[in-house]
Amino acid sequence: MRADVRRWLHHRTYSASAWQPADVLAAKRRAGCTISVVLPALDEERTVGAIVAALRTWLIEDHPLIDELVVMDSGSTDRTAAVAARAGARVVHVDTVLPEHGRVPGKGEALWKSLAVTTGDLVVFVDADLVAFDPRFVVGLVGPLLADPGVGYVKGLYDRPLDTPEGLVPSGGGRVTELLARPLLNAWWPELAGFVQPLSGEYAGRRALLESVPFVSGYGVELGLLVDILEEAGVDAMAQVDLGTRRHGHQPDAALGRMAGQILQTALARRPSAGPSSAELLQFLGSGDGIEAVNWDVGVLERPPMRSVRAAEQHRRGA
Ligand SMILES: O=c1ccn([C@@H]2O[C@H](COP(=O)(O)OP(=O)(O)O[C@H]3O[C@H](CO)[C@@H](O)[C@H](O)[C@H]3O)[C@@H](O)[C@H]2O)c(=O)[nH]1
Ligand SMILES: O=C(O)[C@H](O)COP(=O)(O)O
Repeated sequence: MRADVRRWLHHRTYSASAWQPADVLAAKRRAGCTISVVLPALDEERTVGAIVAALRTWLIEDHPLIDELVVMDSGSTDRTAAVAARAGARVVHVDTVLPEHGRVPGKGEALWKSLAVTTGDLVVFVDADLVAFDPRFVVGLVGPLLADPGVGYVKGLYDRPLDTPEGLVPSGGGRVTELLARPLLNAWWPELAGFVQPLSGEYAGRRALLESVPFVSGYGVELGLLVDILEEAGVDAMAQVDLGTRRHGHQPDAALGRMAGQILQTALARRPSAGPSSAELLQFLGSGDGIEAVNWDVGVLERPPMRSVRAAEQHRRGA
């Protein structure tokens, strides 16, 4: 292992069990900061309600750590918005935010737009498809940010069981992570090799830092943030926290292939010396009649740092 990665692992890997909500709440009050929690959600009616309810009960009512709890509805056609609102979240539909910037599909777009509709000094992102969700995830994610002003960005790490037709297997989840993201990061950004779960959807950052980097519209957003925050703030401003175990809804292999395509596009865009690349992905999918070849566009759009959007808006208003 590289000496710098070993040092980083030792210095910047935390455990959520080190923080109790009361201690984190006291640290938050001392720091005088506010916390926004954002759940991006596309058709998550089965899981989003329990996550919102757990956060609301434990971290708004019992320990008032969270100042705003927002579900970014990414265009759901199921009852996600109604379920989330009933459980106590503010629900914002992506199409209502920065409409002059157009409608772009994808998870990263929901996260980018969430910066425009929230105000917390710390922003925590949590996927809305988590099963048996533990609200201590949020306590663990903000812990390092409140404890150390040198930390600007914290990713969750965890064991990843895999739900199979035969039952739950204790490990084996995170297939895109193991087959694409980790080899890519090790090859091109080895300083980031210490991140156990580089694609985790549970992470937190200081608003000022999150607003200073671009957001990739789709599933490349996590890899993009890692690489861009490394560039912007350095690896010592980045940390990870052990959250225990995380279960989520698994996507089929073909969908993971398209996710991998978006992540690859994101990585290639950050390595211009790699030369131009095609954003088309041809998949061979089983159908009733045999195998069907389907072509997908896995190109992604880079959304500019939110602070430049704010500056342009202020300029326009002033002009
Ligand atoms: O267009 C979309 C697609 C997804 N989501 C939401 O984003 C979250 C994560 O999406 P999911 O499809 O469950 O991703 P995973 O298969 O879990 O992928 C992993 O890897 C991705 C790529 O890095 C990350 O974005 C995920 O957070 C991480 O859990 C969920 O709440 C989705 O509802 C949206 O809001 N809009
Ligand atoms: O994070 C990943 O690598 C992908 O979301 C796939 O996860 P899964 O193998 O647990 O479905």
